[in-house]
Amino acid sequence: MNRSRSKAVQRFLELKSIRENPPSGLIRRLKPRKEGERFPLAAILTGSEPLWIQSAEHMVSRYADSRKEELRWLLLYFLELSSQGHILISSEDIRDDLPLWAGKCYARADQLYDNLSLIVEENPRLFSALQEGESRGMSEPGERRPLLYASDFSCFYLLKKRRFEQQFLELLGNISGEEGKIDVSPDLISGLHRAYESLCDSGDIPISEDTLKAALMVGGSRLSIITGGPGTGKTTILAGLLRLFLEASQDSSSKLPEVRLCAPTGRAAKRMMESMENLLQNPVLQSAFSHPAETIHKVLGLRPGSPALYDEKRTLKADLIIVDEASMVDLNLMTGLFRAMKSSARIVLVGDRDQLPSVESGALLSDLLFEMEKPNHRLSGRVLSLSKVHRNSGAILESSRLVIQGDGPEFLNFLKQHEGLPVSASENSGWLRYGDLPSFKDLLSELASEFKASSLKFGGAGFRRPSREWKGIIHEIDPYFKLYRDHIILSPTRKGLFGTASLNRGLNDVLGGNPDGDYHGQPVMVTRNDYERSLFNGDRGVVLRFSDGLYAFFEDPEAGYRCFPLLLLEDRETSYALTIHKSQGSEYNKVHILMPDGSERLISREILYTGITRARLGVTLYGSEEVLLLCLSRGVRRLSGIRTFMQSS
Ligand SMILES: Nc1ncnc2c1ncn2[C@@H]1O[C@H](COP(=O)(O)OP(=O)(O)OP(=O)(O)O)[C@@H](O)[C@H]1O
Repeated sequence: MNRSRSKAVQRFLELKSIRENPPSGLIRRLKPRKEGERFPLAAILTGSEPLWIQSAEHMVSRYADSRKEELRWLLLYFLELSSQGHILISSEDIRDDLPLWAGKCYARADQLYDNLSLIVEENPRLFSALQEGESRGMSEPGERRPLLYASDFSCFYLLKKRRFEQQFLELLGNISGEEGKIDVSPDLISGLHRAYESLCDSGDIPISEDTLKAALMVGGSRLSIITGGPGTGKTTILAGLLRLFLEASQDSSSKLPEVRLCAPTGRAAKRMMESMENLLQNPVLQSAFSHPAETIHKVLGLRPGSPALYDEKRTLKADLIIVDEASMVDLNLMTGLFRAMKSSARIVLVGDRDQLPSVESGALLSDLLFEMEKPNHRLSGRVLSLSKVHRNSGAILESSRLVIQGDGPEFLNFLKQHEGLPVSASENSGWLRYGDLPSFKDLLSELASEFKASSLKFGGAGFRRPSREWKGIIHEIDPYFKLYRDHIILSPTRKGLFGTASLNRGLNDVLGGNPDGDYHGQPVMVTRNDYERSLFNGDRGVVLRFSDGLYAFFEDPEAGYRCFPLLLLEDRETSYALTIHKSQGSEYNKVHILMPDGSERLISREILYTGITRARLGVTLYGSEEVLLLCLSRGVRRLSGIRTFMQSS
């Protein structure tokens, strides 16, 4: 299909937010102009990305032997599921979903599942049976088999994902099996207890019995997990854990273990550093950290288009690797990290399985915990679960629990008690306000009233050299940052009328007077890691006007702020509104969450749970009852072979 036509159709559907439920007759109105256009046009209405539609077309033209139309729809469906992070696709699981998904746009959708075995059998170049020699078949070069069908598991894999899963399971076997056990020396145990007692006495950093438990657990195993709900102090506990571990190691050996801190995003890595501030002031303990906290990509030396710098042949020097926000680490990256660990190194995964999984493949943390938390599992001692919530309380905490339990009717009852209510007077106990989504115009003016940057006093416009001169007006810069820490707008999606792109454009128009221009007081977010300037994807800053132009300011733990001429920052966007994915790991005082109609495919309990639990003081939730009920009925499921492996190993 003509590219601009495809774009125009897509844009129309996004603006109308109707991709999930196209009105009847729309497909007929979108008449194909020439032969062969029907599939791409109809496929757009399933909400599929143009890239997946093209890939399905491509696979059919290259590998199909028969049943081409059915195969197109089946492949598009597999690509869709795969893009949603599934590693394997079980034929059992697709029985109900496949006809439902394709039924909107493909007249013979109900026959797709019934014909599955025929479609597979008649297209041997595309599918093949793994059980006929899995390793032999998979390693044959140049074989034309992008999809594998494992009849023993009754499931489909994309070949690439299957390879990663196999490698990961092998590495996991090494780390978590007999070889992964570490005999803890009595010296280390007594050292940990001694360090704990002296730290309790000093009152230097928050420390509890959990910190000691965590340090003992890490001492005794190559793989351990620290988990707990949002705001239970998972990141905060790390400083205490490391302090105990390093002080005890210092007692029992002359050499301090080398520690590497990392996270899937630059922003999460930065937060780890901030929570270590106190620890890093100790010059002796500081020497254990040869690097600051970094992204996993940076630790592995991954650059686009090149292999990792570190792998099984060239391992990392680190003795202890700590990964924060581990629920967001995808299969490929975790495999890379496990592969680059030296044989004596320990790894600690820190994260919450109920928050959002990786954007890419798998839900590793959730899969590992599912098995390891079973009381009799041989690895059950390698998990520490934190339960006391420090971030929020009251209605926020209560509602988040109802969300993750998936109890729709109970959650709606709870919301009805709060419908249209003004903010409760007792702000410190955590409030929740609920209402239907208003019109876009009304919503914009309501949201705009929360962001009154223009009313803040700013004396910097008289300065010519902001890089030197801003320190004199730091008390005038602080309120801008406080404003954007106080309020955030969250949506599950970038797209659509109530997606973040459209909201940010709308707020730019209302608050800055121009949907596309930059202006004083505008919040911005970095959208790509910039190692040279030490700015990371997800870092938020504020644009301020000086006499020679606009500058973007970012917080800096040491200097207070850093600033750059705005023109030099290419990869950035306005950030009144963020996707819930981008907000994971951050906290704000007040959160506005929009759950628009038409976002059905993107919503889940985890999305709403992650959004609500970003708030410290209050949440305003907009959405229809139907969308919220649907949201609570769906959990992010990532199908993979990992749980099966863990059960049998
Ligand atoms: N032991 C503690 N005592 C008091 N406050 C704490 C304690 N631990 C954490 N906090 C505070 O609670 C808030 C959340 O802590 P932290 O970010 O470590 O939680 P988290 O479990 O990592 O959250 P998330 O899952 O959202 O990343 C922070 O403001 C932190 O300062």
